[in-house]
Amino acid sequence: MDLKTRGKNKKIHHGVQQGSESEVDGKGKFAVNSGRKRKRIFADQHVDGKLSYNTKSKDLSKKGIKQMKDDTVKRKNSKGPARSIWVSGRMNNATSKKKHPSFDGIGATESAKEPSCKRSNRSKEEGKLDAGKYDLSKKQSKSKSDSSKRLVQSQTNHPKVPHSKPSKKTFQNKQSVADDNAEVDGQPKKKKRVIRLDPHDISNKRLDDGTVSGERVEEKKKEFEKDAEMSKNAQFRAIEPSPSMLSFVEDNFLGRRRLIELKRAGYNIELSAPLDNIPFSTSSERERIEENIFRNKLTFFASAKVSSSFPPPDLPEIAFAGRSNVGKSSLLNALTRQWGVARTSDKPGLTQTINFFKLGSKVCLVDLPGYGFAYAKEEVKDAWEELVKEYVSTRVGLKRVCLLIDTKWGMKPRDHELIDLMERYQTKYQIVLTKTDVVFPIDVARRATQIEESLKENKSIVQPVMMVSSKSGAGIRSLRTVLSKVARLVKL
Ligand SMILES: Nc1nc2c(ncn2[C@@H]2O[C@H](COP(=O)(O)OP(=O)(O)OP(=O)(O)O)[C@@H](O)[C@H]2O)c(=O)[nH]1
Ligand SMILES: [Mg+2]
Repeated sequence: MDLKTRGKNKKIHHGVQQGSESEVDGKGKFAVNSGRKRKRIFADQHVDGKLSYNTKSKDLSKKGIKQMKDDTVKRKNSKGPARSIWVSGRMNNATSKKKHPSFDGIGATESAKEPSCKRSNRSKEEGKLDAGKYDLSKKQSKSKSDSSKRLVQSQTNHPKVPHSKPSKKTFQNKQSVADDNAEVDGQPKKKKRVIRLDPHDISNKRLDDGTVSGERVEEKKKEFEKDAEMSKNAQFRAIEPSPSMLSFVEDNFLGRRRLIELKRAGYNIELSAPLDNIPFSTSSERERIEENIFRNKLTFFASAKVSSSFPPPDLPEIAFAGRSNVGKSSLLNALTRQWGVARTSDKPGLTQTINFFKLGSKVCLVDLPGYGFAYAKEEVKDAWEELVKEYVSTRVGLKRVCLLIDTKWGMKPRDHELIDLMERYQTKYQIVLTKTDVVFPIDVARRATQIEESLKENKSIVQPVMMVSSKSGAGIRSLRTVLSKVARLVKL
């Protein structure tokens, strides 16, 4: 119970206030407490100066107790519902706060004007106090209704979204109550809360409608793109590879594999590119490269930034083209098992010139700069692309272009551009899927089927699509076989 408030009330006028307290609590022992507090209060008032209630305090307190008893009896007789302590406490609090000024006006101020009040005046003053009491009870009831309003307000003030849109009238009521609140509590009006309640604020609507916001348009665009991408994925998953393709993938251990599976199959997983080996070998060492031509030493002998720097075409050339970071340089190393000769990096755009490597004295392997995404300036990338295009369209000794495609991402527009160019200049090219170790075996087969299908009308393409992984060594052997045939059959 709000004892603080009680004290305040008594400070103003003990008799009336006791009545109001008894109305709230309705307990006899309450009078004792009020008596104790009253003494302290009178002392305060005396210090304030101008009140001399000490002489009549006993009478007034008696009157107050009597009044309280009467009220208690009345309450017992009345069948009204008992008010909850919390509610009455709040109401009492509100009452006390609101009653202060009016009460001062009637009781304290009047008394101050007449500091030497006599017994004859007492009745007059008591009459005034009664009038004050009547006034108080009237204001009290008003205050109670204010408090109950505030209770409702406090419930409605929660930042919950209302179920139905509140009418303008309701809003105004709420606003007035809020204003009332601000006045009663003597605190500055909280404007933010009022703004939140404003049903005419269209900021939320704007988000919901999607008509005004530019962000919404962007969101929709992204959703649309996502849908298109999803349908691409769905199309990809719908591809059914041929049984021969599936068996090739399985036989060569293409696609993502568990090391335990490879170990069981007889591969030495301690080696780099362990699948570039003969399965079920009794030796823990790697078998020799089966194609003689790839046993030769790989030596870098020229690099060119412009076509005028190209070395003379003395040897048949096999070039490796493709987007940046697709694994061109890594494939050169894996084919020859000479890791580190062609420099590799996980940062796209490492190879920035056309690099020529001799493989013995029979063939030349050419590492081309990548196109597409790379950490380089646009004009630099354009220059590389032009150089690559010039090389594949004009180079005399070029016998085969291995066009490398990342198995996970498939063909991109720049790949198609290069294909169109090679088709135009009748340059022989073969698609090589790289990084097969990062996708599932079924997806390797799907990607190969998809590309074969899309390019089956092309004239300069050499089938089949090759599938490799420089990391695991899967499919490397098959690619060696194909490329050594190219080297053997060439006539310069
Ligand atoms: N998992 C996996 N990673 C690979 C494979 N081949 C290459 N990589 C990695 O891919 C990254 C790029 O390889 P590079 O050989 O430098 O690629 P590139 O096509 O020569 O790149 P640019 O010279 O920038 O055009 C490196 O981090 C390689 O380790 C592969 O078969 N499997
Ligand atoms: Mg490279």
